[in-house]
Order: sequence, then C-alpha cells, then structure tokens
Amino acid sequence: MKLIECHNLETAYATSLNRPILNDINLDIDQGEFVVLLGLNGAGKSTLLRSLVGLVPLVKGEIHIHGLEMTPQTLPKIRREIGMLFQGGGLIRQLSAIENVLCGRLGMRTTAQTWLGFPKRDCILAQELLGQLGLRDKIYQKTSQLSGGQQQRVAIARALIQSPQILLADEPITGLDVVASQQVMQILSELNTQQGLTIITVLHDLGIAAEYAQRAIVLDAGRVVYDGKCDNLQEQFSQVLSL
Ligand SMILES: Nc1ncnc2c1ncn2[C@@H]1O[C@H](COP(=O)(O)OP(=O)(O)OP(=O)(O)O)[C@@H](O)[C@H]1O
Repeated sequence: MKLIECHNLETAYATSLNRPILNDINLDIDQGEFVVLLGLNGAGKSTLLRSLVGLVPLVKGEIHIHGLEMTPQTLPKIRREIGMLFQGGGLIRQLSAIENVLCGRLGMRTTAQTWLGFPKRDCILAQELLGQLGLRDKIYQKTSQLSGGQQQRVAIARALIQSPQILLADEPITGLDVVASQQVMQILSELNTQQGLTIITVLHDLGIAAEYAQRAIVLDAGRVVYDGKCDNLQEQFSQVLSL
C-alpha cells in the first residue's frame, strides 16, 4: 500500500542556487519500506524530508500521506503519523532524557493536560521506550551529559512516543563512532522489520546504506537521479556520491 506519494514537488526558486531547492520530485513509498536518501551536500535531502512534514513551502505539487492530501487542515493529523529525527538530534540539552521524550507527546496533549506534568501513562511509556533503547539507567540524566549515540537513541524514543507509522531520520549516525552507528542503525532496522515502521533516512555512508536499506533514492541538485536497489551505487554514481 502506498503510504507516501509525492507528485511534482517544487519549492520556490532560490536565487543563491539559481534553481528551486527541490525540482519535479515524484516518489511513491510503500508501507514497510526502508529507504535511504543519498546525494552530495546541498542536493536537497533534508529539504525533501522536511517537506514531508509540511516544514517547506511548495510552489507546486502535492503530497499524500496514507491517501490524505497535505493541506493546512490535514497537517496536524499527518504530523501525528510521522516521527522525525532532525539533523544533530534536536534535543533540549538542559532537559533530562525522559523530559525530552515526553516533548514528543506535546502535540497530542492540551496545555491543561500537561499543566501539572504529563499523564502517568505517558511517563510510563517514555520510560519503557528508553528502556527498550538501552537507556534504562539514563532516564533522569540531562541529555547534555549523554554520548552522541545515547542522545540519538533519546531522539528516537521521542519520535516513537507518538506511535508514528513513518520515521524520517536526517543523518542519524553522522558524528557517531562505528559502534554507536551500528547500534542506531540496528534499532532502525528492528523498528522496520519487527514493527513495520516505514523508514526514510538520509545517510552519507554507502556501505551502511546498502547494509540496511532496501531502496536508495539519489538526489542531485534538487532532482531524483536514481531510485532503485542499493547495489553498485558507488560505481553508478561516483560523480554525485563522491563521499
Ligand atoms: N530556506 C532556505 N532558503 C534558501 N536556501 C536554502 C534553504 N534551505 C536550504 N537551502 C539551500 O538548499 C540546498 C539544499 O539544502 P538541504 O539542506 O536540503 O541539502 P542536503 O542535501 O540535506 O545537504 P546536507 O547533506 O549538507 O545536509 C542547499 O544549497 C541549501 O543551502
């Protein structure tokens, strides 16, 4: 079943680039796929991910999520289906791991519901998620005191607490060492295979892309130049992927 459909997406003309950041993007992504987005710096990968959660104004084209067209009216509902791991994690450094995870619940709770703290069931869920991601002993630690890999796992828990159908991850392993990178990729892989989460992730490592993703989408100057299997990417795209 098609979960994400992008038709002719085009962003405004960027004078600094002499072109739109995204140009004529057409994509269909099925439920349960694990897709990697590749391309040189500035190719438009982050912009494409952010457009899927309505953070990028489009001058042309349509996005459908689960058959629902993205409009200002449908955006809140669509955003509840999509978890996002922002580039660099995007955690609030002075808050604890559990407080950061609970922030992922803010869009689903009214001010009155969180005035005196989050509901107990949200706190239990946040603890469970952190436990599942190997952070049981870090629940109350400030995230500024956690390692990069631990912070990324907190960010994953924050995205998962809203039970999304889709997880978008913008360079989730950039800056992590080999062990932490493998841990994070393993977590994403298990979420995909065991829970059926549809994953789209920006990566810069072709070896890791081929190891985990079933499908690669390569962007160059705002356009899709390849959409297919992850085999032989290096040979095919040495120009656009000289990573
Ligand atoms: N709001 C904006 N206004 C103007 N230009 C922008 C804006 N956002 C991004 N850009 C430009 O659009 C291009 C694509 O940016 P984007 O962050 O999507 O690329 P990317 O492929 O994710 O790159 P990276 O690998 O460096 O993260 C870049 O040249 C960037 O400078």
